[in-house]
Amino acid sequence: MALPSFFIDSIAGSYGAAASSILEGIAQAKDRPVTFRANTLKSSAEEVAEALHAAGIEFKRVPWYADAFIVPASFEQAVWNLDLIHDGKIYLQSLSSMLPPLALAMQAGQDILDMCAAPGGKTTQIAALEPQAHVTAAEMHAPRADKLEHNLEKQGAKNVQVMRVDARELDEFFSFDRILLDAPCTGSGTLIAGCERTLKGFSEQLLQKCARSQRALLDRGLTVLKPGGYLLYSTCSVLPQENEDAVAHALKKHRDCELAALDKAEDADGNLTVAAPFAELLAQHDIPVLHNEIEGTVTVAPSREYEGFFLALMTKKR
Ligand SMILES: C[S@@+](CC[C@H](N)C(=O)[O-])C[C@H]1O[C@@H](n2cnc3c(N)ncnc32)[C@H](O)[C@@H]1O
Repeated sequence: MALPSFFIDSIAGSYGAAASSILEGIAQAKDRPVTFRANTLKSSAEEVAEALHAAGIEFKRVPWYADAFIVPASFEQAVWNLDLIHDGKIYLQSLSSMLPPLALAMQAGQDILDMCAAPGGKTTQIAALEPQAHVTAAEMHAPRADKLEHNLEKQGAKNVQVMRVDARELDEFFSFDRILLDAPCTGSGTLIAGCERTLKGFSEQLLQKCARSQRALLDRGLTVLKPGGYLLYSTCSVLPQENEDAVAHALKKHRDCELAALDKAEDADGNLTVAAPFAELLAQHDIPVLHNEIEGTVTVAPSREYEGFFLALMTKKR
């Protein structure tokens, strides 16, 4: 099954010559390695490394995240056979999808909302990164909320409360210091050339449906953000209609909110920004970032190791 023409046209229009690197990444994705995170609530990166050695599984560490591991695809079954996975000591997660919780700049004691949480990859990562925060995880689809609860239990994430709600209708009475909006999307960043499963349902109609939902979720997210708080918007898509366009639309409506650049460690006065650790991570490591229409937001190009992904950080003025 070929990539649909609306996708090819959209990326050619947005990225120009760099669109070819997206197509190359989609072709290379069939050899993508297995990646996972040591769950520090139940284990440690050292324990995981020892277990991999003992099982004869080859691995690499991820230079920008001490808890993350990369294993060649040929060892996938061996990873599934590990006790570590059944004991909730590791969580299989793409490298790109480990980025949003790292960009959220959380602190102990904060109220954190994960608006679209199931199956819980990022919620459990948030819980592991900041066990002293109060996390609310919203999910509107019941079977997926069940899966989320199961994963939270398995991963030992005790500081998370699940809300079975449509996050577009969250009561305006709520307010949060940090919000992760990992929005439902077309998944264009996860396409794999020749893999029908990833192309199934990928259509212009789906894009329009996702774009509507993303705008409504962003609108409510920025509404329930505390003044001085930060919202991280992410998708596993490289289509600007789901990414930069959604951010621009939200900021046009929410004049009390503004973009916080993910690639700037210092503000105009030379003070460290809240995104400083993430900006340093981006500057120091070889993550395949594409230039996009809004400076300070990040589009990760699909590649052999990375899924295509988008991240934007916004803040509400005090
Ligand atoms: C991209 S997935 C989230 C993946 C998750 N953040 C993770 O890292 O495991 C989007 C999720 O949002 C849920 N969802 C979609 N629309 C929603 C809404 N309006 N309110 C709450 N959840 C929603 C979907 O059911 C799906 O589970």
